[in-house]
Amino acid sequence: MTYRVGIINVTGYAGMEAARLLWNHPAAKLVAATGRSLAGQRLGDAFPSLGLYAALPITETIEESVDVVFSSLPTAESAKACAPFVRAGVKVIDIAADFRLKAPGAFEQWMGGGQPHPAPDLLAEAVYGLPELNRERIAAARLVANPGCYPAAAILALAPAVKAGIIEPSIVVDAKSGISGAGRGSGGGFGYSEVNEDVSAYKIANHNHQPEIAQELGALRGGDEPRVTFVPHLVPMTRGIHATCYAPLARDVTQAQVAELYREFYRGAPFTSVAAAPPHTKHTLGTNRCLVHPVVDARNGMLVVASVLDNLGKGAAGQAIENMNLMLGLDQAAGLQLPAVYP
Ligand SMILES: NC(=O)C1=CN([C@@H]2O[C@H](COP(=O)(O)OP(=O)(O)OC[C@H]3O[C@@H](n4cnc5c(N)ncnc54)[C@H](OP(=O)(O)O)[C@@H]3O)[C@@H](O)[C@H]2O)C=CC1
Ligand SMILES: CC(=O)N[C@@H](CCC(=O)OP(=O)(O)O)C(=O)O
Repeated sequence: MTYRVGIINVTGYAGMEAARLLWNHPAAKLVAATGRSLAGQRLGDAFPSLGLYAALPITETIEESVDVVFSSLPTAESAKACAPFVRAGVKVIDIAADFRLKAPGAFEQWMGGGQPHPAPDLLAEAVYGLPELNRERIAAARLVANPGCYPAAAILALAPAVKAGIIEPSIVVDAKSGISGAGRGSGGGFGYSEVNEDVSAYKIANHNHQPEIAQELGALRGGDEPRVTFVPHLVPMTRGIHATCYAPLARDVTQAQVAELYREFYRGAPFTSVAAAPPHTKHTLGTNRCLVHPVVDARNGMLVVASVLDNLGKGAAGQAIENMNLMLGLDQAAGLQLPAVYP
């Protein structure tokens, strides 16, 4: 059987990447793709990188019958588009941030610009789409909230340590992103001459991914959220997230014990693995992989974990397809086993 897939907003980077990855999927086929500005054009004409989709039209809305929908609309627009599909029995994966934060008022504060959530009942049932933590719940879900790119890297870096209680609940996440994390639609300040050979922090300790990281790490501690200081940076590369995460050790553990704890936690996870050396973003470029590298800083009683992923892969579209596979009862890794683009 081949499942029929629709992408809402194929004109953004995340939607385009979902289309790219779906091309070789053994059990799912892209049959509909929407895009406000390019409706009426063929996907393969509009984006030469997707030229293999020579016949697929970009439409304003999804009219085809579909089994699964990905939404990669801007945050706060996405929930409105997702809701009718969920209610019609279509499996929905929201790549935007609309269904991630569960605390009362969190959507309004961080995403909705003060506006109430357009589908609060669906917000309550949406499952956070990180299979390393929620595999069974994702498989049973009608609606999955795909993680943000920074949270995917940070949560995967820290989950084994938080779950095992080896660190204090006082965490610093220092993360860097490639420019594609800001999307195609990002306005001024992202031109080549401005971002090339430049590094800057932004939204210091005030980014909507901070509550997302705290929420999901808190779920591993019975709902008791750790303190998370999150500082994102923009670096001059196209794709990739590098997160360096720091927390005080709560007890004496050796490097060998922590390495074994992490290997055990990710045993059987098809896309997250423990790297023996500090990983590079390029090791994950174009893939759905995340590499984590925990180090015990015994001199200072700290755990330091470096993690890398592709913001459009495990940080967005690859993760969305992995979630789709689980929701449809397919092999979790179907269509996603790719070596990285290197160098
Ligand atoms: N980029 C990344 O690394 C990641 C992105 N995400 C999330 O995925 C979603 C898409 O991000 P990304 O692909 O980067 O975004 P892009 O900026 O690349 O694309 C967004 C597109 O959305 C369309 N658009 C803008 N406003 C509206 C609107 N009001 N209604 C309908 N369409 C609109 C525009 O297309 P048009 O001109 O055709 O209207 C625009 O090109 C966002 O919610 C983002 O937060 C999640 C994880 C990682
Ligand atoms: C470099 C850059 O600008 N990155 C984006 C993260 C993109 C992402 O993951 O977006 P959502 O969580 O909103 O879906 C940012 O900091 O907002």
